[in-house]
Amino acid sequence: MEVATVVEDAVEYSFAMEYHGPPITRELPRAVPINVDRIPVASVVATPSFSDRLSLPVVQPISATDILSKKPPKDLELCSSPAELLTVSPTSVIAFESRNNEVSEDSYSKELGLGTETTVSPSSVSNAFEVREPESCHGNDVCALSGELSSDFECCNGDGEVNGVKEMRCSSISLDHSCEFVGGLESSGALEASDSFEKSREFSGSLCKSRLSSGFKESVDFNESNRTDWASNESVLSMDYLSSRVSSRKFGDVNNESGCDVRRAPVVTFCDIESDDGNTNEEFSRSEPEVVRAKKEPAIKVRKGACYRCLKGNRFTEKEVCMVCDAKYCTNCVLRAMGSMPEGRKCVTCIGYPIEESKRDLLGKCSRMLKRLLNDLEVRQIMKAEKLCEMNQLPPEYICVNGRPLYHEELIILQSCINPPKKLKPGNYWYDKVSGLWGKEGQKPSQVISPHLNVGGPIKADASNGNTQVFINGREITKVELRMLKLAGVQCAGNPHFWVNEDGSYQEEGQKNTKGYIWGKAGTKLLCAVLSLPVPSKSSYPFGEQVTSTNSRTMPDYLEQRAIQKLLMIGYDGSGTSTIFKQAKILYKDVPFSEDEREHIKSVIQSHVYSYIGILLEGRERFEEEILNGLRQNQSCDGPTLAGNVNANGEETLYSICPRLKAFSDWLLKIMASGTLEAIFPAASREYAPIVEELWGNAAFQATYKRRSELETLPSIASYFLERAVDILKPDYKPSDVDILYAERVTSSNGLSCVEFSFPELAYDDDADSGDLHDSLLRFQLIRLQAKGFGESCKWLQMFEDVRIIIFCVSLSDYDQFATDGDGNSLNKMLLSRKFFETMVTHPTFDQMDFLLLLNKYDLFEEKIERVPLTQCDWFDDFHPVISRNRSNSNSINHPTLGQLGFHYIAVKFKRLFASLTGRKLYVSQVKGLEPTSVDSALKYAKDILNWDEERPNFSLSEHSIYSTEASSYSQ
Ligand SMILES: Nc1nc2c(ncn2[C@@H]2O[C@H](COP(=O)(O)OP(=O)(O)OP(=O)(O)O)[C@@H](O)[C@H]2O)c(=O)[nH]1
Ligand SMILES: [Ca+2]
Repeated sequence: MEVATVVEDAVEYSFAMEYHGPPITRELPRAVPINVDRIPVASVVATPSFSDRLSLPVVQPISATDILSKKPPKDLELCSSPAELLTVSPTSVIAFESRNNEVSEDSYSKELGLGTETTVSPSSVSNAFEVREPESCHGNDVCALSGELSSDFECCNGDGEVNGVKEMRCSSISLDHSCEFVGGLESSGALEASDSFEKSREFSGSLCKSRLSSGFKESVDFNESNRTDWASNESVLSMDYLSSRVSSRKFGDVNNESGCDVRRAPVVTFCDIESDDGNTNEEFSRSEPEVVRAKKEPAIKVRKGACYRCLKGNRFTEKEVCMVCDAKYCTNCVLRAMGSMPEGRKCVTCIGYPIEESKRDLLGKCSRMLKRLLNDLEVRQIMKAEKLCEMNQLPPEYICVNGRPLYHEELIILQSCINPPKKLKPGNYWYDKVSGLWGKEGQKPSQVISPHLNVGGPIKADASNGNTQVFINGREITKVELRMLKLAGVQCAGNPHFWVNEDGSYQEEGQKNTKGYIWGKAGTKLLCAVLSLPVPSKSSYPFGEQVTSTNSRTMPDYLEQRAIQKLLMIGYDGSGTSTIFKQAKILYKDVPFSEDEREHIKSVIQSHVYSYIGILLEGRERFEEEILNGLRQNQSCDGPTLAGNVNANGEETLYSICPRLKAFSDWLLKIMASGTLEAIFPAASREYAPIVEELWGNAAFQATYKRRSELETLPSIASYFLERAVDILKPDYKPSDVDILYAERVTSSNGLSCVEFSFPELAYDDDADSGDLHDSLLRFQLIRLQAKGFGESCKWLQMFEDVRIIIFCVSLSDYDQFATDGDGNSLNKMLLSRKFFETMVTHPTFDQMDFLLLLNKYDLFEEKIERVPLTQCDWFDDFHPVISRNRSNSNSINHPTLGQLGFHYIAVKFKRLFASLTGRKLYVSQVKGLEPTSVDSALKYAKDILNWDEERPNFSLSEHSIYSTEASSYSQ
């Protein structure tokens, strides 16, 4: 039957759209039949004379005659008392059941039988339901209910029967509140949805389109937020356009599976917004409906290119776009049309609506127009709000994992894990929880995400639509994966079933032994890159740390539940990033370094000590040479007799050593020159420990050590270890935290390291306000990336687009230091740092991101600036401090030290540079990397910047200005 015939005498009806969202896995509300005769009926009110602009929903009251004329079904029971009419049982639900797909009008009317304990007032029903003609109704049983304001039972046909009601849009059904009607309906009737969700699932906006189909019950938690739909007539209307197309094919499928539970089956596929891969699903074509989620239309239609408000302009006029309805506004109108933008760039009427998915990538990316119109703080506040406000978050049910739409908690787990799926978009995905492999349904894996996340359903064998008869963790793999396995040397004969762990170790199913590591071979990663297959991310922890939902549940606020906050720390080589990183581990981790790490670090430290000794021995040779040269000259002046043979009279210089030590020295220097030091030590440590002891006690060595400041290649930290060289080189040496902190090159081999932490609660602080508690719940991930990592390409940086703040380290003491750049030129290290800073600050990935500049090694700087003028560095040539005469006066505010002045001067230099590049404000702090408290406060400052950024949206725009002065410890 055509739907059009269903609603024959409808006066002012409209049709709901079919539901095309992901399958609903919960009970759907049962519609409780209505005792028509007992329905209190409001009198018809004259159409209120609201102007068109006033967006208030108008309800057509049900008149008794209307109802009666629609011949209520005979099996509707009657209610006996008016009181009952206002009572709504908590179990009252709306049920639509059909025993088979051939739903007759009769069967529906029967099933709409009255529940005994439930009564529903007509007005609530009329508000809640309106059957609209689905734009694309296929099949006679497809009709839709939408919770629109409408007149009475237009879903009833002439016989008063509801026809083939299969689709219901819950979004705008406000059930647990009596609806406030404009038409003067006195009704307070409400239809309550039972809260039978295991997890209360709140639907909002268009998200809660639930699909009702055969044998399929759902109950929906209707909450307050749904009522926003009522607030605006415009919105309600526009919601209607959130339509979708469903191919008849799918309906055929569903209908043919009569009586089968389709809860867990993927009902929809999502249009691939990115539609990146051209090879999409060629072989893979499940008979699934294609869904196109239509968008909220702009309130008005305008000439192409014109501004939606003033109607002026052409397509060349610069315009800002509404993230929801795509309305475009010119410079003059945008602020009026969008107001204070509490949810980012949306027309005022679109606030509270989900964004158009295709615009998700634009979230938080500010346009030039806004940058011109608003000040920096306002822009950042709006962009933050746009990115973080709840309404703009990805709706969990748009993400289907292994055939099941996600719950809110699951999406959070997914997004906040160590290796979340990149650029997650609505769609159907498969996820292999054991290995962490992740891909689009029907396609090869695209990523390795954190394993063991409790999201989605169990993986299906055909998840990636493989046809190789080779299985990994229960999934039949794709051809390209099989090719990779074969090239990686994995035996694939005999259609094996592999069990692959997150570390890439694999076993054949049923066997105990690990057969090898898939990613272990040198060429495999390259191979994967060539085949565009994912490899485990370097940042992944060996044991994929899982963010459990229990964890996130302790944090009430949505924003806190979100992701862990990522702090990316970068800096030019030698700036101290690894020191600060280690300091953070020591500060915030109960076990900063594992036994294995310590064992590894021990050998690194030991080989360092040998290299320091080597540098000293080299120095000793130099000093000895110098003295001998001096002697030679003296002697040549005295007379020719002794020339050429300095030791002829057996004279020894202060720097001479005995032949045995000399032999060791020669050998060590040779090893160092060949660059194999690390390979030989510390294995040789035991053997050479005694000779080192002897060396340390040697007068010539000690004399050299006294002159160590003359040895450029000896790092200043060397003395810390050399003083204890004898102990350190013993086999049973165990590096302490401080040893590790001071040791160079112990953090990571690949240039990337990360640590997850939160700031510990202050136990002693009794009256700690909730702010402190709040802070201790925030989780951070400090990621340190070595400057070398940028060498080859900045492509890496795209991995970090979700970091919240960039911590850029500069060593203050670099101003008189030189290093060779890529072209072999010797350049001032401060200038090299500046160049790197400029590159990072202007990198597109970090656009709009906060930068915190840590001016490190303040201790060295304070000392150095007294000896070496800051003007040694060209960039600082206008540093002319006015120094207080009374330098001994320790009142640092009135009489700043040269160090303080220098620091402040450099901070301002960087701030100006930053402002000239970005137009924004740079945060700066000084730090002493070797001092725990100093690093602690620097990192807390980073946290404060983030907190402060998050809180800003709570203040109106005008209030921001007061913060701007507090924003930085050192404003210009
Ligand atoms: N005196 C002093 N030395 C520091 C400070 N911070 C770091 N250092 C030393 O500076 C040297 C370089 O620091 P690293 O932490 O290795 O810095 P990095 O070069 O950015 O990091 P990697 O190259 O990855 O090791 C090390 O010897 C540190 O001990 C500081 O605040 N004061
Ligand atoms: Ca270093």
